[in-house]
Amino acid sequence: MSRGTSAVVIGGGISGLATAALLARDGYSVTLLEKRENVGGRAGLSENSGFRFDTGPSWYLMPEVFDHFYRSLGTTAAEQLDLVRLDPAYRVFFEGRTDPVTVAASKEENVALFESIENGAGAKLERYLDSAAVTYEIAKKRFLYTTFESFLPLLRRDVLRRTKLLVRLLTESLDSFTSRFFRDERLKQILGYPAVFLGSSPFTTPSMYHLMSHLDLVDGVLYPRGGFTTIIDSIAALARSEGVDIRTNATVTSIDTAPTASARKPSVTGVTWTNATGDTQRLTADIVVSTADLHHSETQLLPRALQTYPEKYWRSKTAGPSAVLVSLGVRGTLPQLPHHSLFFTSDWKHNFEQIFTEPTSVPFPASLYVCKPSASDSSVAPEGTENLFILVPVPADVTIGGRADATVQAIADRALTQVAEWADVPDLAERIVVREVTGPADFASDLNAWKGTALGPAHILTQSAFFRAGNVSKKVDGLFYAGGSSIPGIGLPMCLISAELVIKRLRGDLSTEAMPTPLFPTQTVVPARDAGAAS
Ligand SMILES: Cc1cc2nc3c(=O)[nH]c(=O)nc-3n(C[C@H](O)[C@H](O)[C@H](O)COP(=O)(O)OP(=O)(O)OC[C@H]3O[C@@H](n4cnc5c(N)ncnc54)[C@H](O)[C@@H]3O)c2cc1C
Repeated sequence: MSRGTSAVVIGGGISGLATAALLARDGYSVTLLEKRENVGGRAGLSENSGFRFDTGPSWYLMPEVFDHFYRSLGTTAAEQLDLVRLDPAYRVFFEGRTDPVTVAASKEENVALFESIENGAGAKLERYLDSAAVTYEIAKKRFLYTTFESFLPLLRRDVLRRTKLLVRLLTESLDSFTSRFFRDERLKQILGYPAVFLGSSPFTTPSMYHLMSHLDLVDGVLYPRGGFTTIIDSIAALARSEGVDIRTNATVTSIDTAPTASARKPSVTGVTWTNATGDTQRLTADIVVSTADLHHSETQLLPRALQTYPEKYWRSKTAGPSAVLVSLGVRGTLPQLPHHSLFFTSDWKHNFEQIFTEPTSVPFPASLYVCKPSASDSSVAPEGTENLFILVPVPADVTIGGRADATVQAIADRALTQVAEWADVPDLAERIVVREVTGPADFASDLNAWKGTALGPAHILTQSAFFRAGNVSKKVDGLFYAGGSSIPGIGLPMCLISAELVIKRLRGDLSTEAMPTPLFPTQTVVPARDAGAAS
């Protein structure tokens, strides 16, 4: 279906940049508007005293999804990024124990590791990972690259043959599933933790997501040298080379529409936005794709009558966790910590309940995550220092505060003490030379994040696959969505897929598989029209 040729993309995170690049390649004339000074969104960068802090993603998973995206634009991940494989993949510190578990980069070593912890667990891990591999392949082939505009293409032999299994994987929790394989709590925690990548808890996320263990325990964990903003920079450069006009300090204040004589829905006409000096501008376009958090796009940028997902919809939805992020420059070396470390508490279940179940509270001690990219990349910290990033998951609740609030600084202090004690770095606090902290209220004010969530709507069953918000407005013709809050969901690879799903939706492509690469244009370019200052 052809919808004209000019497009405005709202938001310059990975989804906005990727969508803009693909639309431009498809022949649209694209303008991207990003409210912040720099693009990247949640995949942000902070530079301070010679340290380069990635303020968001740090796990490069599903490498073939990145590569497919780059191939759509006529290049490859290998051409665009300097990827290194992390070995070990990560280390796990357990509360009350002095023997952390180090997860290796290969399946064979991880099978041996599990066997060394629990008799018989090696063979069980092999079975678990076989199941994870099959489920991952089905997900990629049938559930991730579809807009769910039609369910017919899903009725394929490989899906139908596994209907019973898929129903069980959707209705049983990840924690219950792993408990059927393993007794040792540490092993169950290692296999349950990937739920957090999906903004969820192993106790509520469907066991379908055990496929995630294929990613970290079999495929291994990669890191783009130079940091995660090299991904953002490469996609922004590709978007520009496809002709995208990227404008920063450009805050969209409304998605504009006009009634159409023939259609029952109004059509999008463009957006109203303000620039750095606060001047109001209008930009007309045939289509608008918003990649800002869906809650913001719908409830703040559209009038109530044109909202597909009004406040009422959000009242019954579960937000993924927010986070207190602590970026640290640390004098000297930290051999106790590899590139990735996880810290798991003994009251694992209660920790998740505190984050997700009302009345929520901030867990302490917390199951938290520490990244030390300077383990693999000398460009992120001055010589003789380490770059450390602590992520403490907390409830999606802006009243916890932001960087300027004592509560958030106290959460950061407690996390530091916990890491120092558990990893046996007693002088950690005294060695800190740079410290930056972010809290839930910052996610809300910096990014317009719903409830200050760091990730988006949690991947519980009722917010996954076809239950997740779709990528097209039901009330406004020509308005589309991409990004972590719509299909397929949270995480950089998912966001890249969401960009492709916009192209599929525009083309009426109902297929469930990734599109052939490179992407061939279907449109003829007509420039977007700047309507100048609004009256
Ligand atoms: C701390 C943290 C750790 C993470 N770890 C990982 C990881 O290890 N691996 C992984 O794959 N993923 C990870 N993620 C998730 C991943 O970063 C996100 O899923 C992804 O970056 C979301 O991209 P997006 O483009 O959908 O949204 P965003 O990055 O939020 O981009 C939306 C953009 O829209 C802009 N915007 C909002 N409102 C407006 C407006 N009115 N006008 C103009 N612009 C607007 C915002 O400023 C923002 O730049 C992590 C996220 C966080 C926060």
